[in-house]
Parts: sequence; C-alpha cells; structure tokens
Amino acid sequence: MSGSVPFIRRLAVIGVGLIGGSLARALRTAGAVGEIIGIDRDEANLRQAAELGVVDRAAATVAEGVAGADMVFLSVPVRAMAGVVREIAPHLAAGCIVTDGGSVKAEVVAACDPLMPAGTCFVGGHPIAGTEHSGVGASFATLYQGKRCILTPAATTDRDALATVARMWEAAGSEVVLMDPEKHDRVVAAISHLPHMVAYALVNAVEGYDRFEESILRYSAGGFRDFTRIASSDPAMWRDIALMNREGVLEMMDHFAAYFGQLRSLVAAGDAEGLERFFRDSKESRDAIL
Ligand SMILES: NC(=O)c1ccc[n+]([C@@H]2O[C@H](COP(=O)([O-])OP(=O)(O)OC[C@H]3O[C@@H](n4cnc5c(N)ncnc54)[C@H](O)[C@@H]3O)[C@@H](O)[C@H]2O)c1
Ligand SMILES: O=C(O)C(=O)C[C@]1(C(=O)O)C=C[C@@H](O)C=C1
Repeated sequence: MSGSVPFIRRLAVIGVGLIGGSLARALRTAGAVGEIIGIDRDEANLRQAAELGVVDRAAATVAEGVAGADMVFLSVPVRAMAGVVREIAPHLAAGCIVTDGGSVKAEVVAACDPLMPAGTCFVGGHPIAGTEHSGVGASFATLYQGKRCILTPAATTDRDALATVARMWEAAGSEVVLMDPEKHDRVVAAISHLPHMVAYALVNAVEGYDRFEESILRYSAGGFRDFTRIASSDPAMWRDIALMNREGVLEMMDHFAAYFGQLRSLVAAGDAEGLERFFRDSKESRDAIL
C-alpha cells in the first residue's frame, strides 16, 4: 500500500465485476479509499467479492449500500445505468459523487445526469482498459496501470467533483483525458466497438463456413486466436454497447465495409502493387501505435 491519504472515505461499487472489482482493488492498493461497500444483483459474485477482500462488506440492499458514501462507482452494463441511478438517487448523501465506467457515454450521461438529486453530482467516465473475462474473479489491481480513462463532463458538472474523479483514476494508475460524450462515442466506436463487431462476425463466419463436414475452428492457431480473443467477451455487455452506440457503430461498420471492399477489389484484380501498398500502409499505422 502506498502512503497516500484516503481521499475517498467510503466508496460504493455497484456491479462488482471485472471493472468495478479492479477499480476497488487498485484504489485499496493505492491507499486512496477508506471503506469499500459492494452492491451486485448476482449474490454469488458479491459473496466472492467479500471473500476475496475486494470489498469490505456486501450490502444487503442498494439503499444501505450507498448510504453515507462520498463516491459511488457504477460498473453495470450500459443499459442498466439509468435504472440504477433512479434506484439510488433517494438514498445518496449530500455531496456524493456518482461516476461510471460504462463503454458508451452520450446516452448514459444524458439519462443519468438529470436523475441526480440537488447537492450531488454525476461524472461520466470510461476506462479504456479491460479483458474478455467477466466477474470479480477476473478483476485485478493493475488493470488500469498505464491506461487511459476518458471523463466526459457536461458544462454544468461540478469542477471539484470532476477533479476528485480524475484523482481517483490517477490513483488507479491511469492517465485521465477529458472529452465530450458525443466525440467519446465516435472514438470508441472506431477503436473498440468496431473491432469487437468484426471479431464476433469473423468467428461466426468461419464456424458457419460449410464447405467441409467438420468445424474447422479447431485448426486455428496464433493469428486467428489473437485476432478473435475479444469475441470471448460477455455477449450481454456487447449487446448493450451495440444498441446504445448504434449510430457510431453503424457508421464505423459502413466505413470498414468500404475499406474491406477496396481490399477485395485488389485481390480480385490480382493487383500485386496495390495489395502491397494496402498492407504497408496498415503495417506502418499499426507499428506506430506500439
Ligand atoms: N469488460 C471490459 O473490457 C470493459 C472495459 C471498460 C468498460 N467496461 C464497462 O464496464 C461495465 C461493467 O463491465 P464488466 O466487464 O465489469 O462486467 P462484469 O459482468 O464483469 O460485471 C458487471 C456486474 O454488474 C452486475 N450487475 C448487472 N446489472 C446490475 C444491476 N442492475 N444492479 C446491480 N448489479 C448489476 C453483474 O451481476 C456483474 O457482477 C459495463 O458498462 C462495460 O461496458 C467494460
Ligand atoms: O482488451 C479487451 O479485452 C477489451 O475489450 C477492452 C476494451 C477495448 O479495448 O476494446 C473493451 C471495451 C471497453 O469499453 C474498453 C476496453
């Protein structure tokens, strides 16, 4: 544990899975938080969170769980966020900050912000870090180390609350970036949501390929497995993301289809030079991000 002062007195984590559990672990390791209360509709997962010491105690009810908390972190699927805020709103202490880690921001912020009682504040957030695994058993303290966390404040967001949420993510090891929610959704549609759509479609396409009488997936090796790791991610989480960032995801799927079509034309035309140029451009861009 670092010697830093716990600047969050009581943190309530709603949805103690990969994202919420990892934040709880990271903040505890950093000495940034006094007490951590867990809330989850999956009783077995919540019990495990308490047994693992990820939370200090499991709340019996949502009302009891958020009572007296100065920070509430929402890490439930994106379409569940507003319902949870509606449920906790009457029980929040004055000055409480509610923030989230959901993968879509415009609709989440627009739905949650107006539900907040006077004297409390909602700050939208999204750590750009994760894995294909779910549940508190998959959580780990270093998930956010060296990663970015995007915060999406509105013009009306209290600046002190924003600074406290930024400090929380920095304590977890992340670099905080501010962005408006609409830009956020277009950016993650490109760098996160499209790759998941492509990976899910690729696995189904190969499994659905019926030229042979056996499933050929078992012959897959490094290339296919690296590329499709994220197709093992939670289907319900990705259903919610595709529905809530529908416009951004559709725009990127169309954009991708145009590039895929270009590549198809190069193959069909036997254009060796064009193919090599296409692959070189891509390799240069990909090498540059590492
Ligand atoms: N998995 C990732 O890589 C990743 C990365 C960044 C952000 N996110 C976002 O973080 C959020 C959580 O994802 P996760 O990967 O931690 O999922 P997870 O399945 O590991 O954890 C979510 C937890 O929320 C609980 N839950 C669901 N609905 C609830 C409700 N209404 N009330 C109380 N508890 C409820 C579930 O029981 C589960 O334990 C999602 O919004 C997701 O979009 C995920
Ligand atoms: O590394 C992974 O497994 C992830 O899918 C993490 C990932 C991504 O990079 O796309 C997935 C969803 C998020 O909202 C943020 C991060």
